[in-house]
Amino acid sequence: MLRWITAGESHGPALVAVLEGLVAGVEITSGDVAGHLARRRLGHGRGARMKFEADVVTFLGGVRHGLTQGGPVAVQVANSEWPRWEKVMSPDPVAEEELAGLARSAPLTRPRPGHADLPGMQKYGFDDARPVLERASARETAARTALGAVARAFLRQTLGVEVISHVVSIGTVEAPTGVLPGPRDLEAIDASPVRVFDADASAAMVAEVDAAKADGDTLGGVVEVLAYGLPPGLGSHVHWDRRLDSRLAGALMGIQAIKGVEVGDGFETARRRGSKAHDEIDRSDGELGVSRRSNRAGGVEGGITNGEPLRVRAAMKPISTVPRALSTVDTATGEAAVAISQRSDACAVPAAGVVAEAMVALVLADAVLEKFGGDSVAETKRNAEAYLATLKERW
Ligand SMILES: Cc1cc2nc3c(=O)[nH]c(=O)nc-3n(C[C@H](O)[C@H](O)[C@H](O)COP(=O)(O)O)c2cc1C
Ligand SMILES: C=C(O[C@@H]1CC(C(=O)O)=C[C@@H](OP(=O)(O)O)[C@H]1O)C(=O)O
Repeated sequence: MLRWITAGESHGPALVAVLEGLVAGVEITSGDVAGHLARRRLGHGRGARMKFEADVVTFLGGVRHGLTQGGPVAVQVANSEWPRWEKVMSPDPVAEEELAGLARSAPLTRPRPGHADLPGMQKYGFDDARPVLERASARETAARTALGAVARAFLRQTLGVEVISHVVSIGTVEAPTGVLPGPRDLEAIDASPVRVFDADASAAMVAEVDAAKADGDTLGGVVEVLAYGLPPGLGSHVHWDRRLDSRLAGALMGIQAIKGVEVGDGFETARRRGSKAHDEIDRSDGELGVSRRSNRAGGVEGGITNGEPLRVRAAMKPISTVPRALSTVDTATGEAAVAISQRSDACAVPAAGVVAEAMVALVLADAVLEKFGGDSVAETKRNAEAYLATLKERW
């Protein structure tokens, strides 16, 4: 079983993340992780922070000379701005006089509709939204992206699996559907300011983000994650929490601001008749003797991968720190007020795609270990190859 956990605040010294249960022998360097963190920082519509954030990566455990050792992998992602926050976010007590003059030390009492501010203050008994937003912040997704980089290295090195993503829509602007991008297209997708393969759609989305920003507004959208090279048989139909679709949905929903998940054609499938909703099975001259005429299911049936590319989508709501601030109540006075409006992204949909890739990679790595086991890359690979050979013989 693969387990992962993160800790750290948005303006604390660093984020840390631990991945437990991974095999030995996965080739990974801090440079590989830094590459994925750099992808996450990009995207038209991101705020000022992403321009100076360096996301400095340090492995603190589990990796030696570029190889995992079988123990928990611990990784730190530093917060570049820490020196400016050292007092306000100090883990040790700081004298009140020292905090008094600092801009960021005043309690935040005008909770933003849509952010975690108010429910977090109510739940934990805070008079200040600061401790809530510090942990609710999607800064935390840098830590998950770091672990995702390790998970995708494991997937590639054991099974040749590649996980990619692209932006499907921003606001009401949609990318053309039809041909799905493949692993080789990822570089071109990453080169688009909104992580869209189609140049016209990319330009239209950039214009949409600019227009929302000019209006003091924010945007959400939809991202799609695709995983290529998965064998049939990951996940299981036998119990709700072993279903791969259930695990993917939970992992994607666990990303800040994700409000909907679709597997395959998802909600569109509900509008179709059965004759147009499923993927008919055919004889094939490929590696396995059977294949599908379509992939509406997105590569999962009965909570089990069926050998087709995995296709999942996540819908992100618009950023809740809206510059033309929304109405709220000042929790200190009980009076009507306008919500906090601080430095923020106008649109972070492209970044959410990179985070979604990481979550999918982690869930898939867990499912691969569950199916094939092993304590080293070589052993997992050998087990997977034996299973695939049996499948080929039988099918
Ligand atoms: C990559 C990414 C960047 C985000 N950036 C911001 C931001 O700059 N400002 C903001 O208010 N919310 C931002 N969010 C969303 C909030 O973190 C999120 O809405 C908040 O934690 C409340 O959680 P919920 O939307 O899931 O209910 C971002 C989300 C993601 C995935
Ligand atoms: C720091 C990141 O995103 C942050 C997510 C975020 C939020 O409320 O979720 C609010 C902003 O924080 P700040 O006010 O410090 O700029 C974003 O920049 C990041 O993605 O690394």
